[in-house]
Amino acid sequence: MTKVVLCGALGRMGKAILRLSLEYSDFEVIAGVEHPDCIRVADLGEASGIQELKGKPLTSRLEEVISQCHVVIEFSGNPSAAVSHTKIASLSGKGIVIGTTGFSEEEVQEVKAHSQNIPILLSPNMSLGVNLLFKLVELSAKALKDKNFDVEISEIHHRFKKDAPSGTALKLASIVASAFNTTLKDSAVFGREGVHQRSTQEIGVIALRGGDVVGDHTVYFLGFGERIELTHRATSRDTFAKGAIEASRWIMGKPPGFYSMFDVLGL
Ligand SMILES: NC(=O)C1=CN([C@@H]2O[C@H](COP(=O)(O)OP(=O)(O)OC[C@H]3O[C@@H](n4cnc5c(N)ncnc54)[C@H](OP(=O)(O)O)[C@@H]3O)[C@@H](O)[C@H]2O)C=CC1
Ligand SMILES: O=C(O)C1=N[C@H](C(=O)O)C[C@H](O)C1
Repeated sequence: MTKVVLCGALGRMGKAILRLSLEYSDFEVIAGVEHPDCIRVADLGEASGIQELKGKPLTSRLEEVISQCHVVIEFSGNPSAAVSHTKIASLSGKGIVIGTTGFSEEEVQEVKAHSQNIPILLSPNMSLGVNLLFKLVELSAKALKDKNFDVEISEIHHRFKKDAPSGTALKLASIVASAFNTTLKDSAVFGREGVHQRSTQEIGVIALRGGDVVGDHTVYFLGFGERIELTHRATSRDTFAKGAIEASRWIMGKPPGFYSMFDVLGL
């Protein structure tokens, strides 16, 4: 049995994980952590509207509930809260699975430092399809390096998403950058306007927002006389929720280290 505390429990991803957790006999959310402004009642079942979760605590303080769990799942969508939840997990010796995106490079390094003490899995996208896309993009970028192909990345998400571009788009761009022996800092161009002629080493990244789009990502390899478009479209948040549940079952009992969904999925 894997017992988890879920941070961001009443958010879109939190609720998807709560609902899906009921289908597992060896996985249990034992408590929820939420932003203090979201807590009207301290009962996870009542607050989420899921009867089966009645009697389980909902708190704004991870410290109050962490001792009873094996693993923390982090979907608060708030990078500084995610860093502080990682510190608390590290002090308690619990593994943590982080799905939150929007971290600065310094925040990623801060999270990573705790992987000396505990197992940490950080992934901007927990779907099988996107993780396969990461591999396909790496293969394509390596094959097309120095072959006069331009790379552009587009993503579309629902109107409520706070960070842009998505963590997944940034990861796709960094995969292309490292295949091209460059860095995101030196090559990424986020949106364009005015007079701007593309340079050959640019990796363009553009974010669209609207409606209820769960998450679409396309990587374009644009050549002369041909182009390749690699697209993933998520049509349900359950895809990510299932990945997060599988990741937390996988990480339980693993030695300290910094892991990704490639480790979980065997990719
Ligand atoms: N890795 C993956 O596969 C995926 C990652 N994501 C990422 O997950 C994150 C969450 O997405 P989503 O569920 O749509 O976002 P939501 O805004 O719907 O959910 C986040 C929840 O966490 C709460 N929260 C904010 N601060 C804290 C805190 N300090 N402690 C506990 N809870 C807090 C929010 O409260 P309040 O509203 O009051 O701020 C909200 O209820 C985003 O960063 C998103 O990009 C999303 C899908 C898949
Ligand atoms: O905020 C979302 O919804 C999503 N965020 C993740 C990201 O930023 O990459 C993953 C997914 O596309 C949904």
